[in-house]
Amino acid sequence: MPLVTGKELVSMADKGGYAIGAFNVNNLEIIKAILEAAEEENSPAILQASQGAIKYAGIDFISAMVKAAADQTSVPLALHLDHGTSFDQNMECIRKGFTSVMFDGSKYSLEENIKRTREVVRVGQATNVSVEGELGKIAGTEDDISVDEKDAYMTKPEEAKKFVDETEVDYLAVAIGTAHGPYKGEPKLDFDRLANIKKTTDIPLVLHGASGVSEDSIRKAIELGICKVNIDTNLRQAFTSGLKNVISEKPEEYDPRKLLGPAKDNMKEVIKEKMRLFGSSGKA
Ligand SMILES: O=C(CO)COP(=O)(O)O
Ligand SMILES: O=C[C@H](O)COP(=O)(O)O
Ligand SMILES: [Zn+2]
Ligand SMILES: [Zn+2]
Repeated sequence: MPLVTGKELVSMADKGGYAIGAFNVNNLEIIKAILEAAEEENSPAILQASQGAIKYAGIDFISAMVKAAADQTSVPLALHLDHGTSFDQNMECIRKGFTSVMFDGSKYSLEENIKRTREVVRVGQATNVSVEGELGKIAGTEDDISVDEKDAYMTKPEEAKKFVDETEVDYLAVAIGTAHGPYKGEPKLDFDRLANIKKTTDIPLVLHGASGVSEDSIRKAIELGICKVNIDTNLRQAFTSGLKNVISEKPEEYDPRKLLGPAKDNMKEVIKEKMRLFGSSGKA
Protein backbone atom coordinates (compact mmCIF):
# COMPACT_ATOMS: atom_id res chain seq x y z
CA MET A 1 0.00 0.00 0.00
CA PRO A 2 1.16 3.61 -0.45
CA LEU A 3 3.01 5.21 2.44
CA VAL A 4 0.84 6.52 5.28
CA THR A 5 1.63 9.49 7.52
CA GLY A 6 3.69 8.99 10.62
CA LYS A 7 0.94 10.56 12.70
CA GLU A 8 -1.57 7.91 11.62
CA LEU A 9 0.68 5.14 12.95
CA VAL A 10 1.90 6.91 16.05
CA SER A 11 -1.55 8.14 17.15
CA MET A 12 -2.94 4.62 16.87
CA ALA A 13 -0.07 3.39 19.02
CA ASP A 14 -0.76 6.18 21.54
CA LYS A 15 -4.38 5.09 21.85
CA GLY A 16 -3.49 1.39 21.88
CA GLY A 17 -0.70 1.58 24.47
CA TYR A 18 2.08 0.29 22.22
CA ALA A 19 4.87 1.89 20.18
CA ILE A 20 5.91 1.98 16.53
CA GLY A 21 9.51 1.05 15.78
CA ALA A 22 11.33 3.70 13.74
CA PHE A 23 14.24 1.96 12.07
CA ASN A 24 17.08 3.75 10.28
CA VAL A 25 17.56 2.87 6.61
CA ASN A 26 20.67 3.32 4.48
CA ASN A 27 20.47 0.79 1.65
CA LEU A 28 18.37 -1.83 -0.12
CA GLU A 29 19.17 -4.66 2.30
CA ILE A 30 18.11 -2.64 5.36
CA ILE A 31 14.86 -1.59 3.69
CA LYS A 32 14.16 -5.23 2.82
CA ALA A 33 14.96 -6.38 6.36
CA ILE A 34 12.36 -3.96 7.79
CA LEU A 35 9.77 -4.79 5.14
CA GLU A 36 10.06 -8.53 5.58
CA ALA A 37 9.95 -8.17 9.37
CA ALA A 38 6.85 -5.96 9.14
CA GLU A 39 5.09 -8.43 6.85
CA GLU A 40 5.98 -11.44 8.97
CA GLU A 41 4.93 -9.72 12.21
CA ASN A 42 1.92 -8.01 10.62
CA SER A 43 3.29 -4.81 12.13
CA PRO A 44 3.27 -1.17 11.05
CA ALA A 45 6.72 0.46 10.91
CA ILE A 46 8.47 3.74 10.28
CA LEU A 47 11.54 3.79 8.03
CA GLN A 48 13.73 6.79 8.72
CA ALA A 49 16.64 8.50 7.00
CA SER A 50 19.34 10.12 9.16
CA GLN A 51 21.80 12.80 8.13
CA GLY A 52 24.34 10.04 7.58
CA ALA A 53 21.89 8.12 5.39
CA ILE A 54 21.26 11.22 3.28
CA LYS A 55 25.01 11.69 2.78
CA TYR A 56 25.47 7.99 1.97
CA ALA A 57 22.47 7.29 -0.28
CA GLY A 58 20.76 10.63 -0.99
CA ILE A 59 17.17 11.75 -0.41
CA ASP A 60 16.01 10.81 -3.95
CA PHE A 61 17.36 7.30 -3.75
CA ILE A 62 15.97 6.59 -0.29
CA SER A 63 12.58 8.03 -1.14
CA ALA A 64 12.28 6.08 -4.42
CA MET A 65 13.35 2.80 -2.82
CA VAL A 66 11.08 3.11 0.20
CA LYS A 67 8.06 4.14 -1.90
CA ALA A 68 8.60 1.19 -4.26
CA ALA A 69 9.01 -1.11 -1.27
CA ALA A 70 5.84 0.15 0.43
CA ASP A 71 3.82 -0.38 -2.75
CA GLN A 72 4.68 -4.08 -2.59
CA THR A 73 3.77 -4.38 1.08
CA SER A 74 0.42 -5.05 2.72
CA VAL A 75 1.26 -3.40 6.07
CA PRO A 76 1.23 0.39 6.66
CA LEU A 77 4.64 2.08 6.52
CA ALA A 78 5.76 5.70 6.87
CA LEU A 79 8.95 7.39 5.65
CA HIS A 80 10.47 9.83 8.13
CA LEU A 81 13.36 12.32 8.14
CA ASP A 82 15.44 11.69 11.30
CA HIS A 83 17.09 14.71 13.00
CA GLY A 84 16.44 17.12 10.13
CA THR A 85 18.88 19.99 10.41
CA SER A 86 17.27 22.82 8.45
CA PHE A 87 14.01 24.20 7.11
CA ASP A 88 15.26 23.57 3.55
CA GLN A 89 16.07 19.93 4.19
CA ASN A 90 12.64 19.37 5.73
CA MET A 91 11.03 21.02 2.68
CA GLU A 92 13.03 18.86 0.28
CA CYS A 93 11.90 15.71 2.06
CA ILE A 94 8.26 16.85 2.03
CA ARG A 95 8.55 17.60 -1.69
CA LYS A 96 10.06 14.18 -2.34
CA GLY A 97 7.34 12.14 -0.68
CA PHE A 98 8.38 11.71 2.96
CA THR A 99 5.24 11.32 5.08
CA SER A 100 6.88 12.49 8.30
CA VAL A 101 9.80 14.81 9.06
CA MET A 102 11.77 15.99 12.07
CA PHE A 103 13.11 19.41 12.78
CA ASP A 104 15.80 18.95 15.43
CA GLY A 105 16.18 22.41 16.95
CA SER A 106 17.55 21.09 20.23
CA LYS A 107 20.76 23.10 19.88
CA TYR A 108 18.80 26.40 19.88
CA SER A 109 17.26 28.35 22.75
CA LEU A 110 13.68 27.42 23.62
CA GLU A 111 12.28 30.47 21.76
CA GLU A 112 14.41 29.88 18.67
CA ASN A 113 13.59 26.15 18.67
CA ILE A 114 9.87 26.99 18.86
CA LYS A 115 10.12 29.56 16.07
CA ARG A 116 12.01 27.28 13.68
CA THR A 117 9.99 24.15 14.46
CA ARG A 118 6.73 26.08 14.01
CA GLU A 119 7.76 27.06 10.45
CA VAL A 120 8.13 23.40 9.52
CA VAL A 121 4.86 22.44 11.25
CA ARG A 122 2.96 25.08 9.24
CA VAL A 123 4.07 23.43 6.00
CA GLY A 124 3.51 19.96 7.46
CA GLN A 125 -0.06 20.87 8.30
CA ALA A 126 -0.64 22.29 4.82
CA THR A 127 0.77 19.20 3.09
CA ASN A 128 -0.42 16.44 5.45
CA VAL A 129 3.09 15.50 6.54
CA SER A 130 3.65 14.77 10.24
CA VAL A 131 6.32 16.66 12.19
CA GLU A 132 8.51 15.63 15.13
CA GLY A 133 10.29 18.18 17.31
CA GLU A 134 13.09 17.71 19.86
CA LEU A 135 13.37 19.42 23.21
CA GLY A 136 16.28 18.81 25.54
CA LYS A 137 19.44 17.37 24.01
CA ILE A 138 19.81 13.69 23.10
CA ALA A 139 23.57 13.29 22.97
CA GLY A 140 25.78 10.43 21.76
CA THR A 141 27.15 7.77 24.12
CA GLU A 142 30.62 8.93 23.11
CA ASP A 143 29.87 12.55 24.06
CA ASP A 144 31.37 12.26 27.56
CA ILE A 145 28.77 14.33 29.39
CA SER A 146 29.06 14.97 33.14
CA VAL A 147 26.19 14.20 35.52
CA ASP A 148 25.40 17.93 35.94
CA GLU A 149 25.34 18.48 32.21
CA LYS A 150 23.12 15.42 31.76
CA ASP A 151 20.54 16.96 34.04
CA ALA A 152 20.65 20.29 32.21
CA TYR A 153 20.17 18.49 28.89
CA MET A 154 17.02 16.66 29.97
CA THR A 155 13.60 17.82 28.75
CA LYS A 156 11.80 20.05 31.26
CA PRO A 157 8.08 19.27 31.53
CA GLU A 158 6.98 22.94 31.73
CA GLU A 159 9.07 23.85 28.67
CA ALA A 160 7.65 20.84 26.85
CA LYS A 161 4.10 22.11 27.39
CA LYS A 162 4.98 25.54 25.96
CA PHE A 163 6.88 23.95 23.05
CA VAL A 164 4.01 21.62 22.12
CA ASP A 165 1.31 24.30 22.49
CA GLU A 166 3.17 26.85 20.40
CA THR A 167 4.64 24.61 17.68
CA GLU A 168 1.74 22.12 17.35
CA VAL A 169 4.20 19.27 16.60
CA ASP A 170 2.63 15.84 16.10
CA TYR A 171 5.15 14.09 18.34
CA LEU A 172 7.98 15.12 20.59
CA ALA A 173 11.44 13.58 21.08
CA VAL A 174 12.37 13.76 24.75
CA ALA A 175 15.71 13.61 26.55
CA ILE A 176 15.18 11.37 29.58
CA GLY A 177 18.58 9.68 29.87
CA THR A 178 19.12 7.85 26.59
CA ALA A 179 21.93 8.57 24.12
CA HIS A 180 22.71 7.58 20.54
CA GLY A 181 25.14 4.72 19.94
CA PRO A 182 26.32 1.70 21.95
CA TYR A 183 26.14 2.08 25.77
CA LYS A 184 28.96 1.01 28.05
CA GLY A 185 26.62 0.21 30.94
CA GLU A 186 22.86 0.08 31.21
CA PRO A 187 21.34 3.57 30.85
CA LYS A 188 19.06 4.80 33.65
CA LEU A 189 15.91 6.48 32.39
CA ASP A 190 14.16 9.26 34.31
CA PHE A 191 10.66 7.78 34.37
CA ASP A 192 9.22 10.47 36.68
CA ARG A 193 10.27 13.09 34.17
CA LEU A 194 8.73 11.08 31.32
CA ALA A 195 5.42 10.72 33.21
CA ASN A 196 5.41 14.47 33.90
CA ILE A 197 6.10 15.38 30.28
CA LYS A 198 3.29 13.09 29.13
CA LYS A 199 0.91 14.59 31.68
CA THR A 200 1.64 18.20 30.72
CA THR A 201 1.80 17.72 26.93
CA ASP A 202 -0.57 14.81 26.31
CA ILE A 203 0.97 14.05 22.90
CA PRO A 204 2.84 11.00 21.54
CA LEU A 205 6.45 10.99 22.76
CA VAL A 206 9.52 9.61 20.98
CA LEU A 207 12.43 7.69 22.51
CA HIS A 208 15.75 8.11 20.70
CA GLY A 209 18.89 6.12 21.40
CA ALA A 210 16.82 3.08 22.36
CA SER A 211 19.38 0.43 21.30
CA GLY A 212 20.79 -1.23 24.40
CA VAL A 213 18.03 0.00 26.74
CA SER A 214 16.73 -2.99 28.74
CA GLU A 215 13.48 -4.63 27.69
CA ASP A 216 11.91 -3.75 31.05
CA SER A 217 12.81 -0.08 30.66
CA ILE A 218 11.44 -0.02 27.11
CA ARG A 219 8.15 -1.57 28.30
CA LYS A 220 7.89 0.92 31.14
CA ALA A 221 8.65 3.88 28.83
CA ILE A 222 5.88 2.73 26.48
CA GLU A 223 3.46 2.42 29.41
CA LEU A 224 4.31 6.01 30.34
CA GLY A 225 3.66 7.47 26.89
CA ILE A 226 6.46 6.64 24.44
CA CYS A 227 4.77 5.81 21.10
CA LYS A 228 7.73 5.85 18.68
CA VAL A 229 11.01 4.10 19.47
CA ASN A 230 14.08 4.86 17.34
CA ILE A 231 16.49 2.00 16.74
CA ASP A 232 19.64 2.16 14.67
CA THR A 233 22.70 0.83 16.52
CA ASN A 234 21.19 -2.62 17.27
CA LEU A 235 20.35 -3.00 13.56
CA ARG A 236 23.86 -2.07 12.48
CA GLN A 237 25.27 -4.56 14.98
CA ALA A 238 22.98 -7.35 13.75
CA PHE A 239 23.82 -6.70 10.10
CA THR A 240 27.56 -6.56 10.72
CA SER A 241 27.70 -9.65 12.91
CA GLY A 242 25.68 -11.55 10.30
CA LEU A 243 28.09 -10.38 7.62
CA LYS A 244 31.18 -11.30 9.64
CA ASN A 245 29.78 -14.78 10.29
CA VAL A 246 29.07 -15.54 6.67
CA ILE A 247 32.47 -14.21 5.59
CA SER A 248 34.26 -16.39 8.11
CA GLU A 249 32.15 -19.45 7.22
CA LYS A 250 32.55 -18.97 3.47
CA PRO A 251 35.82 -17.11 2.88
CA GLU A 252 35.76 -18.06 -0.84
CA GLU A 253 32.32 -16.53 -1.49
CA TYR A 254 32.51 -13.66 -3.99
CA ASP A 255 28.83 -13.02 -4.76
CA PRO A 256 27.75 -9.94 -2.71
CA ARG A 257 24.18 -11.22 -2.60
CA LYS A 258 25.27 -14.34 -0.79
CA LEU A 259 27.04 -12.23 1.81
CA LEU A 260 24.47 -9.45 2.18
CA GLY A 261 21.43 -11.77 2.15
CA PRO A 262 22.32 -13.53 5.43
CA ALA A 263 23.33 -10.18 6.98
CA LYS A 264 19.88 -8.85 6.05
CA ASP A 265 18.20 -11.93 7.54
CA ASN A 266 20.09 -11.48 10.81
CA MET A 267 18.94 -7.87 10.95
CA LYS A 268 15.36 -8.93 10.20
CA GLU A 269 15.30 -11.22 13.27
CA VAL A 270 16.33 -8.32 15.53
CA ILE A 271 13.65 -6.08 14.00
CA LYS A 272 11.00 -8.75 14.62
CA GLU A 273 12.07 -9.01 18.28
CA LYS A 274 11.78 -5.23 18.62
CA MET A 275 8.29 -5.23 17.07
CA ARG A 276 7.16 -7.84 19.59
CA LEU A 277 8.75 -5.89 22.45
CA PHE A 278 7.12 -2.61 21.35
CA GLY A 279 3.73 -4.34 21.02
CA SER A 280 3.28 -3.34 17.36
CA SER A 281 3.18 -6.97 16.14
CA GLY A 282 -0.30 -7.85 14.90
CA LYS A 283 -1.35 -4.17 14.79
CA ALA A 284 -1.09 -3.62 11.01
O1 LIG B 1 17.74 7.66 17.96
C1 LIG B 1 18.12 7.06 16.98
C2 LIG B 1 17.92 7.63 15.63
O2 LIG B 1 17.34 8.89 15.69
C3 LIG B 1 18.78 5.71 17.05
O3 LIG B 1 19.57 5.59 18.18
P1 LIG B 1 20.48 4.26 18.39
O4 LIG B 1 21.47 4.24 17.28
O5 LIG B 1 21.13 4.46 19.72
O6 LIG B 1 19.56 3.09 18.34
O1 LIG C 1 20.46 9.66 14.92
C1 LIG C 1 21.40 8.88 14.87
C2 LIG C 1 21.36 7.71 13.97
O2 LIG C 1 21.90 6.59 14.59
C3 LIG C 1 21.98 8.00 12.62
O3 LIG C 1 23.33 8.19 12.58
P1 LIG C 1 24.08 8.52 11.16
O4 LIG C 1 23.89 9.98 10.86
O5 LIG C 1 25.49 8.10 11.39
O6 LIG C 1 23.40 7.66 10.10
ZN1 LIG D 1 18.97 15.90 18.52
ZN1 LIG E 1 17.90 10.07 17.34
